[in-house]
Amino acid sequence: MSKKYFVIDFDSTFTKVEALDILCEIAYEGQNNKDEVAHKIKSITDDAMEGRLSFREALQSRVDLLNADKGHVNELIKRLRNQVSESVKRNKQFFKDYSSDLLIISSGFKDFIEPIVTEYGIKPENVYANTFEYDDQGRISGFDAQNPLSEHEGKVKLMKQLKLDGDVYVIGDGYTDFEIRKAGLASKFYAFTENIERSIVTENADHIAPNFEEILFTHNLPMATSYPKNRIKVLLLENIHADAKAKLEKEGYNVELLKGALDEEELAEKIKDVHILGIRSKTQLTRKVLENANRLMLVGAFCIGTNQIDLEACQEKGVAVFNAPYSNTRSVVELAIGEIILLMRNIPQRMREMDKGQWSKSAANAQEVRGKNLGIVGYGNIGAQVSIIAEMMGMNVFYYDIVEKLALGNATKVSSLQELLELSDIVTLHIDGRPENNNTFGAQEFSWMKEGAIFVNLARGPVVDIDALKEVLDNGKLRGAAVDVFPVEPKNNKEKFDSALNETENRNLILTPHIGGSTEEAQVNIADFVPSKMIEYVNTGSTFNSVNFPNLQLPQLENAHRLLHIHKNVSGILAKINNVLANHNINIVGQYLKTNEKIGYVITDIDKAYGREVIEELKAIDDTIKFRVLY
Ligand SMILES: NC(=O)c1ccc[n+]([C@@H]2O[C@H](COP(=O)([O-])OP(=O)(O)OC[C@H]3O[C@@H](n4cnc5c(N)ncnc54)[C@H](O)[C@@H]3O)[C@@H](O)[C@H]2O)c1
Ligand SMILES: O=C(O)[C@H](O)COP(=O)(O)O
Repeated sequence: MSKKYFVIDFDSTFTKVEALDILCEIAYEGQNNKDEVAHKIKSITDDAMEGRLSFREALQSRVDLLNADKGHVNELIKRLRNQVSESVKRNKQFFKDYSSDLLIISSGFKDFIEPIVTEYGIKPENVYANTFEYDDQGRISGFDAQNPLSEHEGKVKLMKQLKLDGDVYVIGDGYTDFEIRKAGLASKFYAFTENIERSIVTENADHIAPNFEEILFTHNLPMATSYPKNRIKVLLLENIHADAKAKLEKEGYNVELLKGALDEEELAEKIKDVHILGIRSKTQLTRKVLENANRLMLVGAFCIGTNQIDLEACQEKGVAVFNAPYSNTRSVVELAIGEIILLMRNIPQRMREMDKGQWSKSAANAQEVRGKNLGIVGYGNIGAQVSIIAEMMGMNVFYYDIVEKLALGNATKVSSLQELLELSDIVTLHIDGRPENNNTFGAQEFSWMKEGAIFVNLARGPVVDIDALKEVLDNGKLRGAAVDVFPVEPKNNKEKFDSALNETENRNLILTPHIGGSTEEAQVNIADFVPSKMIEYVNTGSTFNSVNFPNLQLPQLENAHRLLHIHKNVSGILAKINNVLANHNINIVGQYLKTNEKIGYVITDIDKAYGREVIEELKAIDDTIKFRVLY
């Protein structure tokens, strides 16, 4: 096998910055024309990097403008130490172990490059760069003009002189790096985009590398993380707040954000190469879709409800599901309270009349909420908050829940739905969307309600029989209603909304397009919360608060490799895992196991030394669903 050489650029590749820009900042510190000179230097650098200006001209102009001395260069070295690219820092061990295969070839200056790169194990004799010339006072007066790197196409000239015997891979952010490949002196050019992305460079690249792991991964070389994060593909649907995309991109993932939901067929196609899926309430994540989701690790519901997800099929596939159980609850509560007040005053009807120019000033049938009986069905996170606020407004609060829930404030628990409905002036629904809750409210339940009562549903559409609701609104049994959720909802804002409720004669009706949780605050909160759970699961395997996985909160991984084993909940798996490890004399430094009815989740932290065959044996254990290694 021929030897591999990696030729690495320095400015904006090994380090995050262009060193001469920083040198200028240092040399002009405190001077009025600092920004002007910095701007000039930066645009000269860009012109050279993008091939618009010959390198010699660019170098000469920048050195002339710099007006720097040795002291400034020393300060630059100090600052550059903190500006090494993140993925270079992470992979320091690789740079040390493979130092004889690595060359730094830069059109910058050895004076500051060598002290930085040698700290990462690069050999001084493998650093090729220009050198400054100084005058008697230590001021930079020029550069060594004999060095090919000071010339136009200098990197190509140098590479010709070096005559490297092996496969050469060039890694850089600039056009001058690509020139080596263009001249036929390298097998591949990697456009390194961790710090800057220049289209002229990426367009010409054989491979775009957002970090060093991407390069090491393609060469099957050891790297700092178990998988290049840029290869983790995230699909966010349903107009999830842009903060979520930003947060996941900051982590290094490759994120696609779509405005609407996708139907089953579209999603089944799209999901094939997706590792992480983010949805809201509209997307139906069915068993059929999951059949194609062979790379899927986790799903984030950027909302509370998870009834749109086949949680069992996810478990069977080893896909962890997370949601945002609290982030939008306050928004729903505020809307419920607001709607109750509006309906008690017949405001929806009055607004419709005003739109038509009709003035109906009257107190008839308009009431305060104070002193009225509020019946809350489902006393969970939302129901309980409604209870507190309603009580603060002077309402008498009653609630019914299928599980034992502590009454907050002076709220009264009642023991049946019928009892609750018979005594409430206003009924508000806050139950979850589990399948057994479909049609919880039908003709019978409406018949139990008081004459002239008000009904609010901000929970889930299928929970209410819409035709039965229309009937009691039309016949005047109910005085008004607010409905935010529907059994069938449009997939996006372009699709038409169609519901029997549009036909009701009762105009004291508020219909809203499932916006109970749609406030800026809620969406920003969710866009922070769910990506955090996603990142935590990817980085540590932690499933704390997952809605379908055994909940394990795991410590950060330090100096160990973590084996994450998801399996069907059958007996003996832990023993089998430990047998494999014992047979290979692998020391376990920590182990965690949790199961639920269907699956088991074993996390094993081990010493680093182990062979590929260990992984294969662990994967081959019967009833394994998914297995991954984390480091
Ligand atoms: N409209 C919106 O935009 C919007 C926003 C957020 C949440 N929601 C929906 O609101 C509902 C409540 O959310 P949450 O965060 O309070 O959920 P939660 O899980 O905290 O509370 C639900 C409560 O309902 C109870 N419950 C379930 N079935 C019941 C039944 N048949 N009868 C009586 N009680 C029953 C549960 O025991 C639980 O206490 C969910 O359906 C959620 O999807 C809608
Ligand atoms: O489950 C929820 O949180 C609500 O139904 C909100 O859903 P949405 O994110 O689709 O608005």
